[in-house]
Amino acid sequence: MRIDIITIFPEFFSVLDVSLVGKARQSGLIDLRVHNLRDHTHDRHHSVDDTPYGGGAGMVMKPEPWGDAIDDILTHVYPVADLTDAPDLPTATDAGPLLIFPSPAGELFTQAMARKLAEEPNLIFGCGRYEGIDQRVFDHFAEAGRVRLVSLGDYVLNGGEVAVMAMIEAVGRLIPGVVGNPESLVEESHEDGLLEYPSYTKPAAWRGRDVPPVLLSGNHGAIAAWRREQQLERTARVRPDLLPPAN
Ligand SMILES: Nc1ncccc1[N+](=O)[O-]
Repeated sequence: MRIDIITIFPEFFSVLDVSLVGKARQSGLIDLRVHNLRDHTHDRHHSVDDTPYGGGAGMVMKPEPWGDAIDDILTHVYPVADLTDAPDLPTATDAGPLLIFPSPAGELFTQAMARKLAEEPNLIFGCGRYEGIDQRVFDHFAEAGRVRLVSLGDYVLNGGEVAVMAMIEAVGRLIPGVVGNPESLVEESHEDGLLEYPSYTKPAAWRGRDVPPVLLSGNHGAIAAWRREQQLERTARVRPDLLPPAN
């Protein structure tokens, strides 16, 4: 998978050189490129924002730098020249490039969405700052490809970078080969729609607390049943909204 990130803080993503995503980059499983939005400004101050039409506090990110930055990526990731030379060449995906903008006004990011995004050959993330990005950027690129505003949750961050980091981690770990043991992806919170069961490891007793005896029984049927019951109990207690509708 190729991932492009557009941001005014490219140094923010240097942390993606370590851990799982870092290894995936070194092995070529993920081709991640970070682009500085300011490289696509043309004024002396490299300005990327301006006052909002209609008044109001804060600043809005100007459309021109975003348009140039995204065009530059699309030209390289989706070689338009090739398409005009050989129009039957498929684009990277039939539905065209996927642009994701983190936003508190976006659709909620979920494990199901992470699984869908992990199937994309290319993702382009646009990190907004300030009061957001001029709406016409979303409208313009929605015509050529797919634009999705995605939210991590109902709170406000100062910009999209932290959200993009979280999404890249959630999506990246689902790409085949990134996580050593794919089995470990199966029994996790939200994979089956429920929260995961509690986990234990050695020692069997610790500060007067014993591991639940069923886990030491070797009875795999009883262990599976106990784990399922723990999932349902924990989900009902912490996230009743995730419980399947009572039939
Ligand atoms: N919650 C957010 N606040 C600002 C930017 C992005 C956000 N998000 O959740 O993706």
